[in-house]
Amino acid sequence: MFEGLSQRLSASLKAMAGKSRLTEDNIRDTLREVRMALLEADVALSVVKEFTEAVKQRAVGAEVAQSLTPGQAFLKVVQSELEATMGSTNESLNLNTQPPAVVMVAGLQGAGKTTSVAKLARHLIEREKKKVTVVSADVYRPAAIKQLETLANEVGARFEPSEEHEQPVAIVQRALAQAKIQFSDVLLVDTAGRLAIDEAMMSEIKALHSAINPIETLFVVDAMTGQDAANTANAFGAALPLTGVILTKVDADTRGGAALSVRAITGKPIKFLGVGEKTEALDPFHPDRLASRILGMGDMLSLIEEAERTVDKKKAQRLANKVQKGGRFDLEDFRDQLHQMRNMGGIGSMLDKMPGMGGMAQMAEQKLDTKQFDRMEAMINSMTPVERRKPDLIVGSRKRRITNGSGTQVQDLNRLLKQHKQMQKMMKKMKGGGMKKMMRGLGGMMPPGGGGLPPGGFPPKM
Ligand SMILES: Nc1nc2c(ncn2[C@@H]2O[C@H](COP(=O)(O)OP(=O)(O)OP(=O)(O)O)[C@@H](O)[C@H]2O)c(=O)[nH]1
Repeated sequence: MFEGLSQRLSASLKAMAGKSRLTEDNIRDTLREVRMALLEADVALSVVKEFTEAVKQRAVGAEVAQSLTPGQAFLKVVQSELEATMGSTNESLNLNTQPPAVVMVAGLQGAGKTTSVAKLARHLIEREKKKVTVVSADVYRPAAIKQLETLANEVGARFEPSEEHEQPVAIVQRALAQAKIQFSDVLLVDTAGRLAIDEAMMSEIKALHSAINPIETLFVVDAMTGQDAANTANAFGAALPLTGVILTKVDADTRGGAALSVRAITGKPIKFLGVGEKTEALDPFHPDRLASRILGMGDMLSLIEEAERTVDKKKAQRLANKVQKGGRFDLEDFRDQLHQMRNMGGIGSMLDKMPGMGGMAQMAEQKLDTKQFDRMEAMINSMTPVERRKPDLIVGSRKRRITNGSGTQVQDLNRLLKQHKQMQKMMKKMKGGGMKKMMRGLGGMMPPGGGGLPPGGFPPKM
């Protein structure tokens, strides 16, 4: 995420690190670099100008606290201005109304509306324990209705059916009435997209808006469109009272121009980031954390929150205690670790949030065939509980037929067992207090061994 911008900015700020004082001259040189980095990242010119002016004003003559070097002081100013440009605080969904709270999404074709509705539903169901109904008013593309139905089933939301011959306004009114009868807390409304903003689309969406009076009207926009994202949001905002923005495909955006331009140009807060195609890939937008990430300082808070949300603490504690007492790290434990890592979004997503590791994330994703984790889990599943606890009992043929997302195949257990042995050895070596602290602190989300790749790489090639 935003590696291009992050690398350029970090490089320009490094030049400041060795300076003994913040002077107009050295600030001007660094700011020129920062300005170039932002323009290259496709941040809107007006935003770049405002940003660099604000940094300059604050940095020139800034009192440098004794605990900071001038470079650090300057970085602090840049960080806080980046935060301010993106909106300073996290703005969550406002559902503060008589249920069902209606949330409508709008946007251009292919922006990611349907996927975002499913992601939002999952977010509300899993994290906020809400009862959610979803409906599609996209009568022009029947496949979109089907797509929403499939996703609704996947995330456990109630799906309100709609037909292509119906009027969009009639659909949403019926959905609202049904959501009330079913005691849904939230009704999420997916709308039709168009290739470009046109009259017909705007008047339909305005009619929908007044028919159901949503408490949240979210504009869904593709981050890859850079500063254009802010311009389209502005155009929609002129016709509809938008309450916020969902920026999608941020996982594929190396530049960051949209994230940095939307708030400043539209005045609307970005509320969520879409960070992948799957329904769990939705992050609440925290300007402070993103600023820290853009500056290569990681986002440990999100990582810890993610761990707290997804990691089974009891299991992690049990494993920590077991290892501490010199117990064997068996294949059941190994499977739990694989599982937890997957829940955390995989190694790439974890590295991306660690200070200084952002650049490694993509490389790790490319180098590691993440499907190997699935294969390893399927291989462990193919064993009996006794074999999982005492793999030495597996004698004779070690070839197993396994079935996972990629179909059925025969796999040899040897590589996996060898890898497991290496991990066991490492756990034994690390059974001191450090290990226990790490397992507790990180909730056991890392591969045993503190996240360092074990000899031979992790996961092994299967
Ligand atoms: N990588 C990535 N892909 C995404 C994200 N959000 C959506 N997509 C993909 O973008 C494509 C379009 O998403 P949809 O949800 O169908 O878009 P839509 O806005 O509903 O499209 P229309 O109904 O045609 O207007 C799909 O292939 C999604 O998987 C995201 O955050 N990251």
